Amino acid sequence: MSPAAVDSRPNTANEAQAPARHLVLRLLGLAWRYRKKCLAVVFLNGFVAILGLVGFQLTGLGIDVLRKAVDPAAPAVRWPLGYAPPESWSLVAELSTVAVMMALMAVLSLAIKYWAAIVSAQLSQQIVIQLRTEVYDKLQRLSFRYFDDHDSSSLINRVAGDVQAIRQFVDGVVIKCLVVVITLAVCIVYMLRLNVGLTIACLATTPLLWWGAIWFARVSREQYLEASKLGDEMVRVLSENVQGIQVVKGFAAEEGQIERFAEANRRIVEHKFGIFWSLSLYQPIMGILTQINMLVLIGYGSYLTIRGELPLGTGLFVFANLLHEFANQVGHVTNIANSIQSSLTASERVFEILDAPLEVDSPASPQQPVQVRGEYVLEQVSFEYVPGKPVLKEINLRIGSGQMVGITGETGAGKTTLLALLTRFHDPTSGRILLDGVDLKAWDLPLLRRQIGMVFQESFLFSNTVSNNIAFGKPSATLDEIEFAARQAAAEEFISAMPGQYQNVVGEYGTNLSGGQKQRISLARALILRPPVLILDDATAAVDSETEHAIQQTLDRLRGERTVILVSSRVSTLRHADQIFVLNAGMLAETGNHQELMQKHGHYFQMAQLQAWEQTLTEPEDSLPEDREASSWPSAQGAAFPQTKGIRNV
Ligand SMILES: Nc1ncnc2c1ncn2[C@@H]1O[C@H](COP(=O)(O)OP(=O)(O)OP(=O)(O)O)[C@@H](O)[C@H]1O
Repeated sequence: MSPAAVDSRPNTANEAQAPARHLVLRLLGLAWRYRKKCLAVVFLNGFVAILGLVGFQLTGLGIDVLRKAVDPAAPAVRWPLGYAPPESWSLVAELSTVAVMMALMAVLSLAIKYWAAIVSAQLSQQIVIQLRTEVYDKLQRLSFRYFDDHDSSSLINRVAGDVQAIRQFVDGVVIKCLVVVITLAVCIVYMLRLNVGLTIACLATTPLLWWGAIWFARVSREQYLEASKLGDEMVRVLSENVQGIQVVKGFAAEEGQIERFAEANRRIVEHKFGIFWSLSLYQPIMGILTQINMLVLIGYGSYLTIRGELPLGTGLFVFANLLHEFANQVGHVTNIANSIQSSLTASERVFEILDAPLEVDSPASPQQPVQVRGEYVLEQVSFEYVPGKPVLKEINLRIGSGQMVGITGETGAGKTTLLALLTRFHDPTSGRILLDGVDLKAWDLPLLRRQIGMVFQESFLFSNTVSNNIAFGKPSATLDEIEFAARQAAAEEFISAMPGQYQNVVGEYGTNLSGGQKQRISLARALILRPPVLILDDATAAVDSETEHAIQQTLDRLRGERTVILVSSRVSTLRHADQIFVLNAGMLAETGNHQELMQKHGHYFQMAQLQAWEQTLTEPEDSLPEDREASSWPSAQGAAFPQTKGIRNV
């Protein structure tokens, strides 16, 4: 299989293109939010354009003054607004006056350009920051299912890159369009004032210029959409490789991965070249059309000047400059068309996030239990990730307030999924879950989550100090509280041995810590919240038995005070639980405490047997677990619960 084939993942987000008109209207709505600054930028740029035209006029005036001095038979100089200097003025005085006016215009134009650039930069930053915050805010509230369906690289690209492209719609399309329209209007009015016939003759090719811009816009839209997808793909390959560097190196797969990245890069370059090709074809064609206008001017304009119908400086020269400016502005249309396409593509991807329904959200009028005790009741709970493929089937169970319960079962039985429902990361497909008598769907979502301390299967830490990681859910925590939580999580010893202790900075994703150390910091992060419910998804899988024992003692102390729900495959952890729920293929197969389940001789019994047998192979006789009496050589089905765990977060 080629690397490209391996990488190709459908991106459902971009499958259906939103109608362009709808997107344009939404983008205009966005621009409207910043109307004051937009208008300021348009006004300032328009003013600069007008000053430019006045500059042409003054240069033309200088030419006419000079021409009259050289050739007294030449037509009279047309001073602006009829303000001719006194007859007594010398040629030098007249030319100096014109030069001073030109210099003043240039300085004024420079100052306004500077002002326009500042306002424009402020506007761009404001749009990007606000839009990025909105998208990020929405991403924080979207459900896990949304993240399951979308590449993380694509989402990162949208927040980082596409938001910039949308900003371009405001400053590169709306503002630029208005500036172009104003400048073109001023040019046309000026040209018409100079000579109507010459104006019509010179602008005859303009409809072709517009048609070209529309053609380019159509062709390039598809290309930009594809370019964004390829960009996502490249970022995905890169981020997977950075995150999975251990696997890559461990399997000596560097060569293959370099090739994979090069392939993703090559596809982008090839595609961008296609866009560049359209653009390169379009721009020279437009250039030729504007050159035709100049040819008309030189032919017909010179004829009019020779006949004395058009002054040389304030007529032909100004006209040539106006025409040049006109062509310049029409040239901007290509860039505008280009910006429209890239911002339409980007907006489609960003609006897709902003419009995504919140699958899991707080109700309009949330209910709150009288007292949070941590009692869960599950009634006929079923759940499907993929419609028609149930992962949990009609689960009925009750977890009493202050109980310590264990959830176990073979890998893929649905344990993590069950925890995800208890924390309302997902809603059940059918049935309901009550916490302290209130349906989880009726709880205010942030309030619900604040009742639960979670230790995930995968211990994710932030690149920050140990103390900030522990205090993540309670930034106001004191150092005493942080140290106490660390002690409870059996993490104090190794933290104290670190160079900076609690101020030691954890590497990205906790790379400079062992798996067991990360788990203990994650546990401290949950314990510091002192939540009524503590949920641990295989939180002791990576610690040695001594540390497990210390953590177990902490959990035992919490019994009665807090509800503790722990997923584990270790009998040594589960045996202390008040109740153990055994899942099998998404169904609740067994319920009871350790002794009761051992007597049932079912799934749990087999798991205990297998683990006891494994221990006999690794430990001396006198250190065997208490329920050694239950262990004998495993039965044929004894390997029902392998202890290996998939590393995946909910
Ligand atoms: N996001 C998801 N989308 C689709 N299927 C999923 C998703 N997450 C889990 N599953 C599937 O749901 C089933 C239950 O997974 P779950 O993670 O709950 O099992 P588990 O009992 O916790 O397994 P393990 O002990 O290996 O962690 C598995 O078949 C898994 O492939």
